[in-house]
Amino acid sequence: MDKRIPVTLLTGFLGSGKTTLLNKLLQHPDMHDTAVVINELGEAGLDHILARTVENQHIADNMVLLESGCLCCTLSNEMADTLRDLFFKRALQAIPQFQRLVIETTGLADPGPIMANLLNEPVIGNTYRLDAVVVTVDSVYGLQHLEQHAEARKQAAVADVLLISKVDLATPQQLLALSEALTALNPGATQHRITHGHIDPQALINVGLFDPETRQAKPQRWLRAPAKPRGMLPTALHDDDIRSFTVTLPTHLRWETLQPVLQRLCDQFGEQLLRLKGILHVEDASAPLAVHAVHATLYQPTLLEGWSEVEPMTRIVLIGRGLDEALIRKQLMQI
Ligand SMILES: Nc1nc2c(ncn2[C@@H]2O[C@H](COP(=O)(O)OP(=O)(O)OP(=O)(O)O)[C@@H](O)[C@H]2O)c(=O)[nH]1
Repeated sequence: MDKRIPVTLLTGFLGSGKTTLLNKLLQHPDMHDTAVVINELGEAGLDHILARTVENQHIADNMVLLESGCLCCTLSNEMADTLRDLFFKRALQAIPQFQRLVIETTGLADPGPIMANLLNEPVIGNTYRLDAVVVTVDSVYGLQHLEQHAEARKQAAVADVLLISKVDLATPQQLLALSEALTALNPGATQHRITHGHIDPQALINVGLFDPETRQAKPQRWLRAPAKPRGMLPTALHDDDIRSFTVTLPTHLRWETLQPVLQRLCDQFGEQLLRLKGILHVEDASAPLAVHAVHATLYQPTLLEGWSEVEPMTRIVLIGRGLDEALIRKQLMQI
């Protein structure tokens, strides 16, 4: 069973409604045992606003503001320190117990390095686990942001949950066009439409690999691979842009053979590889494996004990910019 603290990474382009959402979420009873890390570039500390509007001492005490830099670049050490610090204070009962953590990034953040930091840092990787990447997209300006800003595309591409925000301001045509563009960019993500940050927290939390209720792995949901693998049909907003595809492999493979090939792919396409997820049925493991990579880092696989599939299928989902799909398929199929 995974006892690590689940982390929700909340990101989304500038002004797309992250703070509005967080504010509403934290007022919900299901979120009262949450710690929050907010990264802001501006001068006006949001913690004041949040501490004022969230009438909950627990959250006010468990809120950390990281200013003057961005988590994905200059503040990565600070984030690691903050997360360690929160964990140790929690263990020493110096702060109220929290059962989950939400990290709100700046609007221009690249989620890749933040995810890598969460998954790879000593101590952090052992104490926290990434539950889901939740991304807000402005229903009026979202399409324009996606077209003009690589950051917006990267954020949407790695999302597990996409929240189309400010629905009250958009026309049905705008909503449809944005929704279609997001589906093309990230077909696996769940989409919701929200107004003034209203959404049931259950749609956003515990959507990762493990279901805390049943304590069972839910790799299907986590992998978000289309039920029918997309085969040779990559999806993209622009031809040279971010795309995702699924590669299905034979089931009689061994992890010791697959691992170096995946690592080579990560090394080769590290810059372009935003996210890799896979479910592997390998002969040299006692249960299926969940694998995860961000850029050049391939993480330790998770053994999905007690989980099986009626028709075992090894599949790997890749999301990235300018990935050579044919070459990747060829390299994987040669195993
Ligand atoms: N009409 C309307 N306005 C909204 C909605 N959600 C957010 N807003 C407004 O949009 C503006 C930006 O929202 P924020 O929540 O601050 O966005 P953000 O993503 O945190 O912004 P940055 O931190 O600058 O990246 C604010 O003025 C909000 O009040 C909505 O559903 N409807």
